[in-house]
Amino acid sequence: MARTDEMAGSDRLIAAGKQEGDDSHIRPQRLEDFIGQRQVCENLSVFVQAARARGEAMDHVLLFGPPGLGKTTLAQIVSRELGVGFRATSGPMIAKAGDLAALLTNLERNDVLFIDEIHRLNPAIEEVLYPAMEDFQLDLIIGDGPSARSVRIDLQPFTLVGATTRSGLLTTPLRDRFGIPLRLNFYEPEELLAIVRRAAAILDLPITDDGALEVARRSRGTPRVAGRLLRRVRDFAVVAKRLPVNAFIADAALGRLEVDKRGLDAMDRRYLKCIAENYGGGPVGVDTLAAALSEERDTLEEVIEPFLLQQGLIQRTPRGRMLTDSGFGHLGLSVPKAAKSQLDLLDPDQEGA
Ligand SMILES: Nc1ncnc2c1ncn2[C@@H]1O[C@H](COP(=O)(O)OP(=O)(O)OP(=O)(O)O)[C@@H](O)[C@H]1O
Ligand SMILES: [Mg+2]
Repeated sequence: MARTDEMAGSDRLIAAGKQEGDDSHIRPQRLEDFIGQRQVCENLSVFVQAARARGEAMDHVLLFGPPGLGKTTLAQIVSRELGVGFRATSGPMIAKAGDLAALLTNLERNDVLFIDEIHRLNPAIEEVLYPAMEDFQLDLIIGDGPSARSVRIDLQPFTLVGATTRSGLLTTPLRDRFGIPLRLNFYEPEELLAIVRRAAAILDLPITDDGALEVARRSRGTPRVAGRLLRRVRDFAVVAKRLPVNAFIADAALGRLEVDKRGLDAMDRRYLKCIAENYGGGPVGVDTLAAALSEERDTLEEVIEPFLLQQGLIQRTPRGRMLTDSGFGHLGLSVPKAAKSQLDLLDPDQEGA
């Protein structure tokens, strides 16, 4: 893959995007192989069993959370556990109501229809989706002008699984039609350790416990990143003829990839530095930051910020983003006086904007 711009949010090594490689063979296939997200998996398991027992379609599921945490994987697992067919599409791919109608009318009884990036569905198409989700019926207008007529088509019952990185962008009527909303969270280091071990076994890569832990700790809480870092570490280890991979070789490889001890990459640090150095620690609005970093606002909000927030390195306030004390600490900077008084003024109840 050509890397023209390592820094670009969509193309950086750690980007939780999906450009690289086919990792279909390391995707867990069953609920029992899916590591972490315990609560989500336990709930899903109950709903799957209940639906199977009734012989009915399972209620619609909305999966939301940052990229690379396993939304697509879980959607596939759900259809496999239900023992039904799986069809996948994504919000931006459905351009016309007719596209959606074609998808829906081709579903077999109780199938899973997966719509990725469902927050990017066109509003006119959402309207068509509502009755389909609620009553398994399609209302279509055929023709136009005086000869236009509306037809109603009965559909097979189906389960819609929607995935989004931005549940806040879904319209309320759409969100309300999902009976099973499930939030995916960043993974704990022990869970990532298990994921790294599993992936190494599938890749036939010898790795020591401390080697696997080093990769896990630096994976930004994200299984997709864990898989990607593991493959890069493998490249270094194989070329250097240093197998099994231990903590030393993993650390050396990850250092060369500019992934720091906490799993932050060059782009994360550029983001933090920009707030620290150009805006005295903030607050600074996200649009200003996006312009200063030449990044899309969406990339900042969907890919970069969630992990930094979860790590407590930044805070979102009504007046913009601010670096926290640990944010300054991570950059090896001391907290400037002005920033300190800003942080002290912060009313935690006001956060969120
Ligand atoms: N719980 C898990 N255990 C093991 N591997 C996992 C787990 N979750 C995800 N993975 C792996 O991480 C990778 C990314 O998962 P997936 O494509 O499902 O993420 P996603 O949430 O759909 O991301 P996006 O929002 O970018 O579409 C896959 O290769 C998958 O094998
Ligand atoms: Mg996905």
